[in-house]
Amino acid sequence: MEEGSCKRQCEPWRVLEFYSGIGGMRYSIMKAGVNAMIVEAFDINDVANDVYEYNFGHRPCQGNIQTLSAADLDSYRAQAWLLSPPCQPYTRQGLQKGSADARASSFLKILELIPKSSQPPLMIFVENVVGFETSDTHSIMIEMLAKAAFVTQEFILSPLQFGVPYSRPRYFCLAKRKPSSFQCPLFNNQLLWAPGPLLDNDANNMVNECNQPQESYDQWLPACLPVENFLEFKNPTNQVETSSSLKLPTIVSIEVSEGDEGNGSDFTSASQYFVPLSLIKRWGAAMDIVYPDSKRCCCFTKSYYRYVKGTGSLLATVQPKTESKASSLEEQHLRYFTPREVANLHSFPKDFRFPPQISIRQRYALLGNSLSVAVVAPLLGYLFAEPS
Ligand SMILES: C[S@@+](CC[C@H](N)C(=O)[O-])C[C@H]1O[C@@H](n2cnc3c(N)ncnc32)[C@H](O)[C@@H]1O
Repeated sequence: MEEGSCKRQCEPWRVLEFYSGIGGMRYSIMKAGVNAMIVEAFDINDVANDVYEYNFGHRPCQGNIQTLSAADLDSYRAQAWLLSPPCQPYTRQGLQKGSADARASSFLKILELIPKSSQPPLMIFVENVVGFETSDTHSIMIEMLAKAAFVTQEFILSPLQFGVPYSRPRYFCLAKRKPSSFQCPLFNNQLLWAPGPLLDNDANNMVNECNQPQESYDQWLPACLPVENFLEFKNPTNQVETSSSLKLPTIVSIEVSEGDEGNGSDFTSASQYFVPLSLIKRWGAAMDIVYPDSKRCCCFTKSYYRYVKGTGSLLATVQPKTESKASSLEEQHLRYFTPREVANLHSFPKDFRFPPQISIRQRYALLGNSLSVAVVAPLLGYLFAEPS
């Protein structure tokens, strides 16, 4: 019998979650419906660990992943490793130092443990930013995985390809140790740009579609839900306004009433989400503004709310008759998406909560580091599936 096949039928897969943050990987494996248990999670950030513990009732192992030994990992008898290492060494905004960046070292150290382990994993899943696939860390990873008898399939996918109006393309590596194999071995050792093999289609028809880098995601937009579906508070003045008849938005209708704090809302005061006029005047031209009926918003980074330029979209709470600059930004009463709304766009479940002591900035920072469950769940479903 193939190694692991009885485990799959009789017991849940034993999974380690490295760089666990607020648990995006854990939510994704739950959403995928994989029969799996997270036997341990690891993260150095105590604020992230507070959030993780609050939601899952288990505090991740707090410390530097770099200090883990092969014997430590063997003790968990895990069959799968899920890893979302720091992305700063590979981001376009960063210095792109790759493996020369100290923040890359813990990931390389973990990979080095694979051949030293007496029980290496059968499956590995890695998430990172676009740019990782051309880094030297990527070359080292692929070489190490090949040496350890893993076959890989790689993807660059965005939530826009899964009906979510959210542009967040990310790199993913799925690896299975031989003799385990993928459901569509046709895509072994390839980088794919479309979710073809994750869908229940004939693989041969998907080859061309998947192998082409996406020049634009526009073709996916018609199938996306509008941004409105992800808002915790619908716009008070969502009706069309002309600038001459423009009223102030009814701010009171997006305030939480007393006692609503526990319902998952992150609103403590509506006013803190409106973008100050001084910022609109200074940075208005550089802001990405979306409307409730928009089918796309920009990636929320960990600096959202601290900076307005390039950190994520802002929502117009007063929708102009035409979406032209004729209606000035000031009249559109721009507000930030709330942390709950960012979590919705990350497809986190409704019962996900932040502990009350976590500040708004910390919430955005943690969410900005996290991932799209809508994308990762089908990838994990595909990774854990056995070929029929
Ligand atoms: C890209 S985020 C991953 C977030 C996670 N996937 C989620 O859903 O929230 C990287 C995480 O790795 C943690 N981290 C970075 N370097 C680490 C290290 N050397 N040891 C342990 N954790 C580390 C950070 O605290 C951060 O939470």
